[in-house]
Amino acid sequence: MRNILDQIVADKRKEVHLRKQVLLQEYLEKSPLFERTPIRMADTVRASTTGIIAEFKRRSPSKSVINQNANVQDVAQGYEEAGFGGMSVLTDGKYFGGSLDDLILARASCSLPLLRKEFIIDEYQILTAKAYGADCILLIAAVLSAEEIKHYSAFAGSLGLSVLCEIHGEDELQKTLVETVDMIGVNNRNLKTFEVDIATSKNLADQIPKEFLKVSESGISDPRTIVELMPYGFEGFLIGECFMKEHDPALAAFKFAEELKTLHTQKSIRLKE
Ligand SMILES: O=C(O)c1ccccc1NCC(=O)[C@H](O)[C@H](O)COP(=O)(O)O
Repeated sequence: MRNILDQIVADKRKEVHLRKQVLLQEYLEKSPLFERTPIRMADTVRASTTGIIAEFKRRSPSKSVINQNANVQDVAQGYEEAGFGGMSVLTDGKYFGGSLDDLILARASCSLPLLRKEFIIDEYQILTAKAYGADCILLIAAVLSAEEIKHYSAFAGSLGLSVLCEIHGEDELQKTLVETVDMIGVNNRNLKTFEVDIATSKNLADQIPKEFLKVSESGISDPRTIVELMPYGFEGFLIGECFMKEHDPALAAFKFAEELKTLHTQKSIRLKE
């Protein structure tokens, strides 16, 4: 039986084939944003008070509609004001309701580094990421070979883009251990059952070498989970639905960041006592 990733990737191959004919690679390279120097997301995540990479997603295969009315510009500004370390923008239309317009509008609305959240299977999508203002791309180990991860991460690096490589298990981790990958994200969501389990991050943490920034992805809806994951070495936390399901995602992000700050303060007081 095909899982959801197989389905998404099969559709993505057709989409990229069409897009390449409509917008030639040479035009992507003429985008004014192609000249922009990308921000290194690992640096801003480390420097932020929260470690949060907050996502803009309208729908998902696991939750169906999350927020069809959210305005990407308001949300991008809200995420920046909340003190987050980066923003993730879904650009897949069919399954997540996203678009490249969302990416470029987010770019125009905040100075956070932007992750193009896409199912990358072709260099063309990496060039597109750069042309539309992204700072970072996602590579999903479940759908790429070790050779492809090496090749696409080196290609992204040659454009100045950072690379977040996503894994679900130990077998996938081995494919991602190349120096052109900056961050390794453990996805807590099982993409066959859609079940979310934070233990996935905890169980893999020790095996991720120190040179990669560790990111825990999916299913985080409580600031206490961040505090719980930090002793395992996680410095980045990718959070989408928790903010996007609210009528005002920017306000939800602000409240979450305030709660997290309070927890950090309480923890440091306890450590001093
Ligand atoms: O979210 C899904 O249903 C999904 C299904 C298939 C492939 C990817 C999927 N999600 C992408 C993500 O990685 C999440 O959007 C991201 O980690 C944020 O997760 P959450 O905080 O649970 O929205």
